[in-house]
Amino acid sequence: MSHRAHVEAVDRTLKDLRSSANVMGGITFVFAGDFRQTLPVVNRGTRADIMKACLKSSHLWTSVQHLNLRTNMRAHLHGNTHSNFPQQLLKLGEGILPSLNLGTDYAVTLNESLGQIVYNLDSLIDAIYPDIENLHQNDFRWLCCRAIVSPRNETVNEINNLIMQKVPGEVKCYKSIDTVTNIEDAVHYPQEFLNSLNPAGLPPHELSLKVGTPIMLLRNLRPPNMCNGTRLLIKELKDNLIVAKIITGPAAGELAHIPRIPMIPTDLPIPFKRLQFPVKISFALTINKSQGQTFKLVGIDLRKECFTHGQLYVALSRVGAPDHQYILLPENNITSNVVYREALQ
Ligand SMILES: Nc1ncnc2c1ncn2[C@@H]1O[C@H](COP(=O)(O)OP(=O)(O)OP(=O)(O)O)[C@@H](O)[C@H]1O
Repeated sequence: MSHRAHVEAVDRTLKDLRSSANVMGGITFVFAGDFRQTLPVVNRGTRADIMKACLKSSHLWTSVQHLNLRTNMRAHLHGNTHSNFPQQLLKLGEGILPSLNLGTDYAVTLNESLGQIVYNLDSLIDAIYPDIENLHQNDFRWLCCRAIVSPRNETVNEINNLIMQKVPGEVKCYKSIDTVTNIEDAVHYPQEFLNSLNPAGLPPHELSLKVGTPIMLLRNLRPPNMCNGTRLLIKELKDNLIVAKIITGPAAGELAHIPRIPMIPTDLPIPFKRLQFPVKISFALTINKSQGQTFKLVGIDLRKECFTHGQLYVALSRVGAPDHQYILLPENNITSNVVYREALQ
């Protein structure tokens, strides 16, 4: 979801361009969104910070007329024989799905009406990526319609590494060049220290890839075809270039060339620059990255629980039917469903 500052910037720009004091310069502006989904990300932000970044906290919100969409098209397109599924999802998103009284508002018990429950990671991987040893025999469409999602980057990396080991083929390792942005800091931060940093949203210092595996872009390279979040399938690994087939978005099926680029992390106190391919392996991705995507088969790893508003709702609503999603849960089937009620009022 967009930060309210972005929308306010568009408002000011349109007022300037049209020399008008009216909201959005007098133009009808259509927003599409669902406040049950994850809200803008605020690094190390509190609940109040997140709510402040939300469009609902903007002065523009009072000028917005609300129209409600009533059909879950993802479920509808699926033939939706499980008519209860869309209603269950809405209840979960609003935090009114019956939950056990465990002393917290957030505990919820998941059952087969929302997905097939599994209790170990191997079963989850086998359900989503069966016969992964023969991955190369599959068409790119086989890969683009499935994914494993999880709330945290560390779990996503663990799953990606596990699946990578099972895929046949030679590993090519690309090492990044890390430098401090201010040369005077060079004495304080040795090269090895910079290499050891692994901030979210940045590729690792040692990026290990194999031909035939799916990757995700971490930066906008050539919108609208190659954006942050676009998934691609590696075709060739050259020394200074990755050749890959785009598998999601408007240019699915096209070949793309990815160069190394300099990237500066925004949420670290140490200003440094990493020269690396802006990609990471994407058998698994975070729930936040999966928002907006539609899959035919999804695995949801909830060994580490959801920690912010809307994550569980987004994870469980990527497919159109519960028999197309597998949920990895602790044995009591209880997990956390964080809902900020103030975002829904
Ligand atoms: N009117 C429609 N007719 C046919 N298919 C539709 C229609 N609206 C949406 N879809 C399909 O439903 C799926 C979900 O649509 P879309 O991604 O636009 O929804 P969304 O609200 O952005 O989803 P989310 O925010 O949950 O990711 C897509 O596969 C899309 O092609």
